[in-house]
Amino acid sequence: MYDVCIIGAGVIGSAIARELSRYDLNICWLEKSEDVACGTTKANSGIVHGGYDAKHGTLKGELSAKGNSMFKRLDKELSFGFAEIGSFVIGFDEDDEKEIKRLYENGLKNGARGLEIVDKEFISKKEPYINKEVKIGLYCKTAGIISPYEFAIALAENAVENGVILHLETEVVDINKEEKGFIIKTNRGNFTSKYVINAAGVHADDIARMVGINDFDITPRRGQYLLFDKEQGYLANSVIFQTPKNGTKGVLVTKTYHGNLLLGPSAEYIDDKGNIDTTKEVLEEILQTGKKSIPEVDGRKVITSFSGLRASSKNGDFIIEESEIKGFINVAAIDSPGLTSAPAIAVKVVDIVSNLGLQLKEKENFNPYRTPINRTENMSPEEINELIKKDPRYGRIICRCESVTEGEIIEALNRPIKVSTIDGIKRRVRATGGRCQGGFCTPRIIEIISRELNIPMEEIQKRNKGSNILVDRTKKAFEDYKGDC
Ligand SMILES: O=P(O)(O)OC[C@H](O)CO
Repeated sequence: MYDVCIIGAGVIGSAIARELSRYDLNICWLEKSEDVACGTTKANSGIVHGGYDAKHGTLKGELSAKGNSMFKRLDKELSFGFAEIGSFVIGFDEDDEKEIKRLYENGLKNGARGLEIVDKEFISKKEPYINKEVKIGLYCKTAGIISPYEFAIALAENAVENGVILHLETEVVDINKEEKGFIIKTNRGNFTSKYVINAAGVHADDIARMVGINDFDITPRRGQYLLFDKEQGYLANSVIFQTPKNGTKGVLVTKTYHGNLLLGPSAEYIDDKGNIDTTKEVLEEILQTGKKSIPEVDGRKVITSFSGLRASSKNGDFIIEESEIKGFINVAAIDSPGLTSAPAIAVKVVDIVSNLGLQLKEKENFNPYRTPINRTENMSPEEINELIKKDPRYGRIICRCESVTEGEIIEALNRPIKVSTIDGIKRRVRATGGRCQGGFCTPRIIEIISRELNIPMEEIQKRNKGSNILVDRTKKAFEDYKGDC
């Protein structure tokens, strides 16, 4: 029997797995997708918020401010990449000014650091392309940006290296509460565990219902985004929000960790937990709203659009508690600022299981550090030469847009969490994530995956089962064709 079973390998499950991996415990971790970070985590703003926005007295208020303060240390340990670029909430009129002052006071109560109310000159100096009509702003020096899935992958890899047993493509179908723990039934057999931590994102209510908990519902709140070419990245030096209205922080304009420009998200309540469509009307609205912050944003420079689903609940706050079923802990309704709060949520969950009686003995050999993949893009020519001398595959560029070599792709295939999809490679080394969105490098990547993992090319998937790009050899299909041409 396992001590703990974590359900869900998004950023929240990953942070919890990593935090629990400090202790001498048997932990199993179940994820229905083919990789970690495949739900909400892979499609959001990637912002480490300052912690001023969520209402004081809520879990969101407390944990976002705490989470923010943990990122520098985490990045030192896990090398996922965090840039403390600061954020602005900008205001155009008196109503905005009132709201900005309220946010400032709220932030101080939450314990947010680096807050300052600033004038137009201050904003324009930091953000030369800001709308000239801006009057006032709330500046938060400690806000920053990360790549959300690279953060989750780093946490997850470190958890696995420290002994957590991750089962991908393992979908929980039912859970039985027994006297000594739980039987968790999956498509790959049963798991037994003393404690269950439900971190299943938009499906957390479905998982909770399996043990008879019906007191919360998760309603997906879709956020659509526009991602721009890196050539537009110069337009924003920090994360730029407009003054929040209607219960959403609204459309932000930011540089991403890798230097693209990002606009979004929308905030649309929808019924279908699988609906990550983008729509022309909403994307147009996002573009126009973004232009109110930075008028020079050029809609012709969009390289892709995408959407993600926030796991929202009616009461508006995170649900992090032991449920009425002893030993079953819900970590649910983690919408924004969930990414920021993830490290602090994980610490809180460890406290909960400890208070419930789980013995936490620190492991002597816990290793908080993770070796990142060699990224030639960040190396000097001398360093790249050294690497090529050791392994010439680092001299062969596969993805020209993001400058990714064959050596890096091979490394991505040989990490503590094994992946074999094209998107799995993208989330680890960025190949296919650039200007051409994989138009040129996808065939080369398919060849590399096929050769390295000994999988026929037709079986290589883009993201999950059924998303294979190749179906047959063109010439062979032609030869096999018996009809008239
Ligand atoms: O609309 P919100 O308040 O959920 O905010 C979304 C943020 O941009 C996420 O970082």
